[in-house]
Formats: sequence, C-alpha cells, structure tokens
Amino acid sequence: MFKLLSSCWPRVNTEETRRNVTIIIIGLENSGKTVFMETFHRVLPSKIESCMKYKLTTVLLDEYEVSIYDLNGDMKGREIWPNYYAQAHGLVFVLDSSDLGRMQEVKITLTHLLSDARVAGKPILLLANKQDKKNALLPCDIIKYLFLERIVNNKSMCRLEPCSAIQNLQRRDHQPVIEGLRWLLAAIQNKQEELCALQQSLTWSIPTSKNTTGFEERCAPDSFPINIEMSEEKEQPLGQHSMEARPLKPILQKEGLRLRPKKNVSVTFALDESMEEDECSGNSEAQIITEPHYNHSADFQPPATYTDDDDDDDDEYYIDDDNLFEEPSAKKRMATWHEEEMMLEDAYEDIFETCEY
Ligand SMILES: Nc1nc2c(ncn2[C@@H]2O[C@H](COP(=O)(O)OP(=O)(O)OP(=O)(O)O)[C@@H](O)[C@H]2O)c(=O)[nH]1
Ligand SMILES: [Mg+2]
Repeated sequence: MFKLLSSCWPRVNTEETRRNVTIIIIGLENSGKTVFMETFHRVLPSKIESCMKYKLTTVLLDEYEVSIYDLNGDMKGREIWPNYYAQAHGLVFVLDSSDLGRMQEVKITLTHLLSDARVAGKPILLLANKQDKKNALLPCDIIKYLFLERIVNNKSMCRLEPCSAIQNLQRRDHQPVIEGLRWLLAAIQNKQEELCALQQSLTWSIPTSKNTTGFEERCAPDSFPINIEMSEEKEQPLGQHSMEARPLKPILQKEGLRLRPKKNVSVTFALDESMEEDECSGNSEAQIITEPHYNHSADFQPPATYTDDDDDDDDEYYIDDDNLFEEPSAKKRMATWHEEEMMLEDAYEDIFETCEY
C-alpha cells in the first residue's frame, strides 16, 4: 500500500544513537503544510512514504530522526487527525496568516485540538505562514485573534513562528522553519519523560509502515538514548498533574521583553513554573499579561504608548507592560482594518459566549 516515492537516506554511523521522534503537521487546508514538507525534504536528508490518508516524511536533523505525518486539512482530513495524536510527540500547526476570513475557524480548530487529552502537554509549533503576503497578520495580532494565551491552557509549550513557506523555498532561506523545528525537538526532548508516560496511558493505534517503529519502541531506552528513569511520580495517571489548566505567561524568545517594530519575532509561551527568573524579571510584566484583559472592546482599542528608552535612534522599542504584544506596525494595521475587523469582532462575541477560561 505504501509507495516509496524517493529514498535518499544517508548511511549514518550514528544511526543507533539517533533519537526517534514523531510529529504531525496539521492545519486548515491551503495553509501550506505540504510546501513546508517540501522544504524539509529539500534541505534535510529525508525519505518519503505516502498513502491516501497521509504523507510520511522522515528527516534527519541534528541527532534526531524525525517522522513527520503531513495530514490533510480539509474537513474529511481533520476527522482523521485524532488517530495520530497519541503517536505524536509534538505538533506543528500551520496557519495562513493572510486569511483573516478563516481566523475564527483556525481558533476553533486549535481550541478543539489543544483540549484533546492526547495533545495536552505536548509541545506545539505554530507556523504563521504566508508572511510574504501584504495583508498577513503579525505574530502579535495572531496571538490576540486566536486568544493563544488562553487556549494554550495546559502544560504545552507553544512557539509561534512567523514564516513564509514559499519564500523559504524561493530564497533558500530555510532558517526560520528549521529553527522552529529545532525548538520543537528540544521541547520534546525536555518533555520526553512525561510524553512517554502519557503515551503509555493511552492506547491508540496509528497506521505505520514496516520501516517505522511504534511509539513504545521509540520510548524504549534503546531507540531513545536518553536514559529514562520513570519515577513513581511520573508513573502516576496523567490528567490531574500534567493536564491541569494553568495560566500561561508569554515570553518573547531571546528578545526578552524587547521588540523591534519592523521585525517578525518568534513568540514562545511558557508556564509560570518553567520560566526562568530572568525571563520574567520584575514579575510585573507577566502579572499583567495573565490578567483577563482580553475583553471584547479592549482587544481592538488602539494600543497605548510605546517608549524608546534610549536616544540612540536604534528603532527599538520598549513596550509598556500592558501592551506587550503591540507593535507600531500592528497598531497601524489594526487602525486600518475595516470589514475584516467587523467580522472578527462578531467572531469574538461568539467566542466569549462559548469559551470558558
Ligand atoms: N503566498 C504564499 N503562498 C503559499 C505559501 N505557502 C503555501 N502557499 C500556497 O498555498 C497553497 C496551499 O499550499 P499547500 O501546501 O498545498 O497547503 P496544505 O496545507 O498542504 O493544504 P491541504 O493538503 O489541502 O490540507 C499552494 O498554492 C501554495 O503554493 C506562502 O508562504 N506564501
Ligand atoms: Mg497538503
């Protein structure tokens, strides 16, 4: 049934030391998932297998052997996604940043996804694709539109990576998406113990090729050379500890609390307890972020002041505490939304009626 489309797998002496990781790449149809897979296939040593329901690409990146299932995003395809949740160690969710009309659908789909027990606790990389398009939303806008702070309401680590699959392919600048993948792998490794415990507690089957090992094997010390010693605490049934809804504090990866207005930056969400002291120094910023400030009207009010603390004209801004995700460019864009804004305002009303946090 499986058709081997290509095989350019290099012989690696370190094969036995590679860590096997399974990832699913999902998102609405037309968001660009398959183009990303082409990128991975082009720039990384890889092999592809495909069948009617999915395309499996296995790539080598650093010390990892990563099996990535590219699942269709149409309604029929989405019905099949859950079959893969338990198998996946982490998720890539691709969204079309330029498709304002479908942001509500993205939000509902993401909310549904993240509330699934088989997904809870697993790291998720959000690729905010099609940033090459004129009307593409910036990360700060997307965070607001999707209520990301709230829907990533479990122990999941979440990174939002603005990117363009097409531009990546054309310019051969694959850095953002490869770096995003590296982040996901590192986050998976950090969560590995917990993920194994989660997988063992859930029994789901997934179609696998004869070349793909099952999750149990992947979790075995032989195939995942990290020495796993399950403490009694880790072996406790999951659900109370790891899936508990907790407030999240967004942090800006590497940039601290500094934003460059013209630059698209990655944004990582982390749990309170996983934040380092210096990542939320002063605490006041994070405190304000977790306050319930996503009320309907406030979201669309023009952002307040931005202050450039230094006089060096370096075009960087320190952002007021209560506007962490506002950038001047986003501010300008928000001011010019018309029909789309109205539509999304309606969507927000729906969301507030249906979502409990
Ligand atoms: N402008 C632009 N177009 C893109 C980008 N990425 C993908 N596309 C286009 O979006 C369309 C859909 O891309 P696919 O990769 O097939 O989308 P998909 O998410 O795999 O869709 P399904 O398989 O149907 O779920 C194609 O016409 C791509 O050329 C991008 O970064 N910028
Ligand atoms: Mg596709």
